[in-house]
Amino acid sequence: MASHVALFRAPPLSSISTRQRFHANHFSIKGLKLNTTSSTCFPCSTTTHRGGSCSLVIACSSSNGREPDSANDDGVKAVERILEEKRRAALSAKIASGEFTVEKQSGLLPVLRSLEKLGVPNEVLEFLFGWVEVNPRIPEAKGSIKAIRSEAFFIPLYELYLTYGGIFRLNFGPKSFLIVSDPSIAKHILRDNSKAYSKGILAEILDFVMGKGLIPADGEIWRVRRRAIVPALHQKYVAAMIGLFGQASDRLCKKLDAAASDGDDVEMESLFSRLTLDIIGKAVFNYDFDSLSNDTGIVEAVYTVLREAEDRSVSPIPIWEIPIWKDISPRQRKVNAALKLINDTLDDLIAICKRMVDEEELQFHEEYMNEQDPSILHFLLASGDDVSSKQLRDDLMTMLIAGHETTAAVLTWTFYLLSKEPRVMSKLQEEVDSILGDRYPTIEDMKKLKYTTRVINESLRLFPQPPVLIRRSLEDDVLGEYPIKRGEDIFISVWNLHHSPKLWDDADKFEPERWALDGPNPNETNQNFKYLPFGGGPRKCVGDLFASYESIVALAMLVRRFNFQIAVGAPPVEMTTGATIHTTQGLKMTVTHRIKPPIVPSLQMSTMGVDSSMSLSDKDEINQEGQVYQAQS
Ligand code: HEM
Repeated sequence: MASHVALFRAPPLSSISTRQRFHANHFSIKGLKLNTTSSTCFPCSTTTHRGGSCSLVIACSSSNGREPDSANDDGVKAVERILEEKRRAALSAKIASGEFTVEKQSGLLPVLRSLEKLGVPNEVLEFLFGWVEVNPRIPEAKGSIKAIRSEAFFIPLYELYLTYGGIFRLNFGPKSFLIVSDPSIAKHILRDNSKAYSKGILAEILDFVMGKGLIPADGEIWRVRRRAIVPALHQKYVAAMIGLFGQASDRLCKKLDAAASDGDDVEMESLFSRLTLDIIGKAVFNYDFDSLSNDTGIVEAVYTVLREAEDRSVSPIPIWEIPIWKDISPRQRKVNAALKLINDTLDDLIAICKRMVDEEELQFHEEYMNEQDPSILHFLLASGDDVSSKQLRDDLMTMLIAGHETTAAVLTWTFYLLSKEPRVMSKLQEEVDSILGDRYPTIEDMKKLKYTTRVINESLRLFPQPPVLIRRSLEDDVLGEYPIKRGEDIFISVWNLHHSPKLWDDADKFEPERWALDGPNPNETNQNFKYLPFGGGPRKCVGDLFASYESIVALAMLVRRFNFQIAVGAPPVEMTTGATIHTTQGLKMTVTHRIKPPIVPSLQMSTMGVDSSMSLSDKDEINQEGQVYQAQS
């Protein structure tokens, strides 16, 4: 049976307030022993303007989820910032000096090393002296399972990382995990020795929904499916998708148009979730969920299953595995009914697509694409992919989930960050106005929207989706200087890598300018695994380009038409997480129309094999060159 621990739940941004931290030299996070002056904050940042320049001040709200009180004025913030910087510097120095991370080594070590050199096998040495004696020990932190249940997970991991370093062991009663926050060890696990690692706990948790789909699959099944699916996301397909992204984003603009005109606030997180569901449904299996206007049936079923997957990933006891529970629990019955509805729908779509392919005069080639139905499913069937219906369903379901919540989370946190940094928003709008004007984005624009791309790059650094990658060792290995055994559960904390003060200047600051505009697009290779927005190695995301373009198109199309601000009286924006980082209470924003930007010369619109029902906003007109002239509000 799977070992289930709360994998991902993160505390609200506020759960450990800056002020609390400065007042507590030794505190414990609900059972986790933390013997440190702990004051690291997270990007629940506020912007202040001093002397005409903008600076980002990291400020967490208080632990009850309310905004900091009035005493939290600029002066206090400045003092807190200085204290924070001092503490970080002192702690970094201690960590760098090895005070926290160096473990006592066995006095027998020199003897054992000599025996090793003489060729005495490791198993014999282990037998004689015991594993622990032979090798340097990984630093350890201890905690209680309650801490993981009630606390969010990746934030305490960050605190522990500052104390224990790039690799440490976290023990919860009998359960033990290795937490990796070191780029070279991450590279070793994800790329250099990836064959020695499986998806472990993740595969067990996701089995009910993804089966042997690409994300949880391991070994031969994964190899075969990856080889079949990757070619489906070829360049021509992604270029066609730009049109789909534009049209779906336009539907969202329509909603925002109405809200802006009526003066209604909008909850952006759920709107982004619907936008990306509509896009991924069309892109993967040519199904229009139309979730921006429709909330029942299949849409509700998808959300029921998604929530269940997330809840299972944070539940300490797998009660759903108790046989009788499955049948009597109303919740489990609802989940099963939802799964059945989605599976039946997918089966129907597969059958429809098979008929289309049969009727087609098919000439399959490398960049094959059916103009009416450019979906991944159509490609897979047309390629003659020899696959069972169950496997095909698992793959479609995997891509539906992988490509939906991730991009929605990226957009949500990007708009949150932008709302805190008007300087970045202005620069972004300036670029979008000058490159796009009022027309739909094309594939050519993706290269030109450089600052827009950097905004997404930086948002993915501050809010990586997912914040933790999960692996299990399939054989003994050596991580850094530490030998590890087969069967170790490992969390690679992308959050820690992306927030590490050792790896980044002003790590918590939202600064798209840290990525040179004319430099290469940052990725795990050119950043040497300190930046892992889409993972790395053979299991890297297959949808990275798709998702990047999707985010760029949606961002550009929204900011060129509207201004966004956190709504007055909105609940504080705090983090919680399932597979991705969610807000606890949504991202409530006030949307206002922008003054019409200048019209620039148009480019040809890319061809779109997409549903004509995806119309432009009612008030818009489209000319023959693909320009959309927005009605003045
Ligand atoms: C901004 C949006 C996205 C982010 C941040 C993201 C991130 C990731 C990451 C970090 C991984 C690696 C997981 C690991 O190593 O354990 C991954 C894998 C994967 N992603 Fe994405 N993803 C995004 C969008 C998409 C989209 C749109 C699709 C589908 C069209 C997709 C399909 C997949 C699949 C199938 C895998 C598994 C690949 C394998 O194991 O071979 N993702 N994604």
